[in-house]
Parts: sequence; structure tokens; C-alpha cells
Amino acid sequence: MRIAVVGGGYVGLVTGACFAELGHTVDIVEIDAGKAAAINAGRAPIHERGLDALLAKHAGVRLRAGTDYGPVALSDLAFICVGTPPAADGSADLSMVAAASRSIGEALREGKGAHTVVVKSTVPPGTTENLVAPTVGNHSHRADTGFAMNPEFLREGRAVEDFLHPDRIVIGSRDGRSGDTVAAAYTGVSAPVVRCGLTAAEMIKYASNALLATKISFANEVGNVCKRLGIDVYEVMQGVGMDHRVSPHFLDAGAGFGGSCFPKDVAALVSLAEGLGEEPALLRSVLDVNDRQPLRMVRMLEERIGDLAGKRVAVLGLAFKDNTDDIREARAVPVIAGLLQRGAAVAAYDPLAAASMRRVFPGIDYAASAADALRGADACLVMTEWPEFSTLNGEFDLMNSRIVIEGRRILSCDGKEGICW
Ligand SMILES: NC(=O)c1ccc[n+]([C@@H]2O[C@H](COP(=O)([O-])OP(=O)(O)OC[C@H]3O[C@@H](n4cnc5c(N)ncnc54)[C@H](O)[C@@H]3O)[C@@H](O)[C@H]2O)c1
Ligand SMILES: O=c1ccn([C@@H]2O[C@H](COP(=O)(O)OP(=O)(O)O[C@H]3O[C@H](CO)[C@@H](O)[C@H](O)[C@H]3O)[C@@H](O)[C@H]2O)c(=O)[nH]1
Repeated sequence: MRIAVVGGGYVGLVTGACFAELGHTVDIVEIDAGKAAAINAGRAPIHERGLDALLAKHAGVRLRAGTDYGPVALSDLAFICVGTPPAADGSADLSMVAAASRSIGEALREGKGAHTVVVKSTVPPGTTENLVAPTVGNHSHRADTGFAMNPEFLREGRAVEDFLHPDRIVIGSRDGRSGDTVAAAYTGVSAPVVRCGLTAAEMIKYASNALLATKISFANEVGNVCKRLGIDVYEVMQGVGMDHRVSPHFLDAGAGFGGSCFPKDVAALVSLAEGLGEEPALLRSVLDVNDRQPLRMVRMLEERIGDLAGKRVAVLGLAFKDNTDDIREARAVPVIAGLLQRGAAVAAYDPLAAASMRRVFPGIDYAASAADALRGADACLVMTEWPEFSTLNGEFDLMNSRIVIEGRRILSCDGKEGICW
């Protein structure tokens, strides 16, 4: 098949590279010429395990990138993978989806044969039907284009693996042919396929993220109570998660959820519900709990060592999770801001994300290793579940005092004077 992917960011690039791996000819259309050039040169603009190998194999062979929408006219399927960031009121900003739809429509004027436009971006229910389809149609002047909605469930840091081995593939369509064409593109991926309408597919994505975020905030709220009672919430959630109706995943308490998806998508669902006259009390609380969680760590530290002014605090982990250099909504951001506000000196370390965080906090110390960050520190906060932190032990002896607050349960060292959920 010939596939066009519009937007070559986390989702678009992984989608394009994986479809090339499945044997398709893929053109990525990306407005950022620098990103397109990097992709063509086989250099991934993002850090994602397995992606470099796929680019080395397919870039310039079955995978090409450019700024021109021309390849859309030659494609069987065009996947929209542009961003849907939060607007000021929390709703999803669909301006990039609208712009991509206009450009796809214009490109399809030249197209021959059947085309299917597939929305992969996370969009509120109704967007494919009410925004994408009419915009494409108005600009293509064609009535024979099919539309589908195929939400993406990949996790950053494990994106290639998740794309090629998903739990399920959701395909929403309003005509059978479009859905069948999307399903055919996934030939070679072994996963159950859920076929449904366009709006249901859009809602499946929001509901999935909202439920996962709810599990985390639930674990955090229970964890906060457990802490007061001296109970280990990880032991509790292990017992809870053994019930197959619950599942053991996404019950890790700590600093809360970050990233480009959970905070934005829960906020968008809240905004959608409010717009429909509903009271999304549960979802609002999911965000509330999450906003408070990182600052609890700063307060715990104050309770433990008193005034933070002039104290040196090591922050281990800046990325929003392990195996990524992405710091969008990273829990380290409010924590570092809180520490600086209280006059602390911050020594930060992350295996991949220091360069990104330097743009947010240019004035703090960035250490070359965890040991360097810990040397001479009065306390340490662990903000990211990087596996390399799990083997730290003697490094904590470099601190003035071994006071460690774990925002992620990752350390395995003995005798730390640790505080964790
Ligand atoms: N990042 C994730 O883990 C993830 C997972 C599942 C779903 N999603 C959803 O997928 C969508 C994309 O997310 P992302 O993280 O890949 O975003 P991103 O910002 O990394 O990538 C979007 C890309 O689209 C490009 N772009 C914007 N407008 C364009 C246009 N008109 N034509 C061509 N290119 C254009 C941008 O330059 C950028 O490179 C969002 O809706 C997001 O919610 C993201
Ligand atoms: O038990 C847990 C699990 C995760 N987290 C945190 O939650 C955030 C998100 O983690 P994760 O879901 O692994 O990363 P994302 O890459 O943001 O992936 C989520 O968001 C994507 C974008 O929509 C979806 O495609 C994925 O299915 C969904 O897991 C991170 O800050 C984690 O530290 C916890 O605090 N506790």
C-alpha cells in the first residue's frame, strides 16, 4: 500500500517507520523542514527505542519525508498525526487538524482512485465527522473520499514496540470500505481489531486515557492515606491489582502523571463534558490530585529538613517518564519551581532530558551523572522511574545526609533514609 502520514512527530514518525517495516511505501508530510531532512538522513529527531534501527533500514528506501503534500494524492491512505494541544480553556486545539485537512483536500484534487483519510491524532468525538470530512471535501471537491478514525495507544519510550504489538487496533469508520482499507494496512500486526463508528473510536481514546489517569490518581489518594497510617501503598496495590477486574497496571503511586497525553486528554474530556452541560466531578478530581502530588514531595522535604533556603537538593529524573527525553508536563517541573521558590539550590540529573530542561530552568546545576548530582546534597528527590536509578546505592553516601524522597518507587538500595509512597 502507499501511505501518507501527515505530521512527523512522536506518533507520525513511529507510525510511518512501522508501516514501512510492515512493507508499505510511506511518505511523511511534515511542515518542519528540519525534521523532514533529519528523517530522510535516517536521524530520528526524537529518542525512541528501536526507531533508529527502523530509520536506518527504511529511510530513503520505503520511507521518505518532505514538506510537500503531493504524496497524499498518490496514497491509498493518508493518516493525520498532527498535534492537538490544549487550548487555554483545556479544550483540544484543533487548528492543526483543520490545517492538515485543508491541505489534504487540496492535494486530493489531483488524486485519482479511492482515497481514505484516517485521523490518528487524539480528537474530541465528532471531529472526524464534523471538521475533517467537510474540510477535506470542501477543498478536494470530491465526494468519493472515505474517512476513518484510528486512535493511537502507543506509550513514549516504548512506541515502536507498542505500535507493532498493540493490545488492540481500534478502527472507526462510516463506510465499510474505509475501515477495511485501514485494517489491511495493519496486516502483519497480530492484535484484536475493534470496528466501530467514527465518534465511538474518538471516545475510546479519551476514555482509555482518562481511566488510566484515574487509576494513577486513585493510587495516589490511597497512597497519601497509607502514608499517614504507615502502610506501604505498593503492597496494598499489589493486593488490589491481583483482582483480574482491576489489573495490576497503572497503580503506582508517587509524583503523579505527566507527559503530553494524560493531563491534556483528561482536561479535554472535562471541557467536552462541561460543554455538554455535564458535571465531570470525578475527572476534575483526577487532575486536582495530580496537580497537588508533586508539591507534596516538596512539603515532605520541608517537614523533614526544615527551611530549604540555601539547601542543596539533588533532583534525579527530569523526563516525564523513563526512556524518553520528553519533559512535557514532567512532574520535575513544578518540583524544581517549588524548590527554587523556597531558595534551595538544585542539582539535576537525567540520562536524556537535561538539554530540554535547561530551556525551562537555565540557572540550575545540571550534573553529568547521578553521583555528581548527589555529591554534597542535603536531600534527593527522585522524579522519574529510570531503571539506572534502581542500582544506585553507594552514590547516596556522597550526600551530606542520606535523605531521599522517592516520587517513583524505583530505588532498591538498603538503608536509605527514604520516604516514599
Ligand atoms: N505522543 C504520544 O505518546 C501520543 C500517543 C498517542 C496519541 N497521541 C496523539 O497524537 C497526536 C500527535 O501527537 P505527537 O506527540 O506526535 O505530536 P508532535 O507535536 O510530536 O508531532 C506533531 C507533528 O505535526 C507537525 N505538523 C503540525 N501541523 C502540520 C501540518 N499542517 N502539516 C504537516 N505537519 C504538521 C508538527 O511539526 C509536528 O512535528 C496528538 O493528537 C496526540 O494527542 C500522542
Ligand atoms: O502506575 C503509574 C503509571 C504511570 N505513571 C505516570 O504516568 C505518566 C504517563 O505514563 P505512560 O502512560 O507510560 O506514558 P505516555 O507515553 O504518556 O502514554 C500514555 O499516553 C499516550 C498518549 O495518549 C497513550 O497512547 C498511552 O496509551 C498512555 O499510556 C508518566 O508520568 C508516568 O510516570 C504513574 O505515575 N503511575
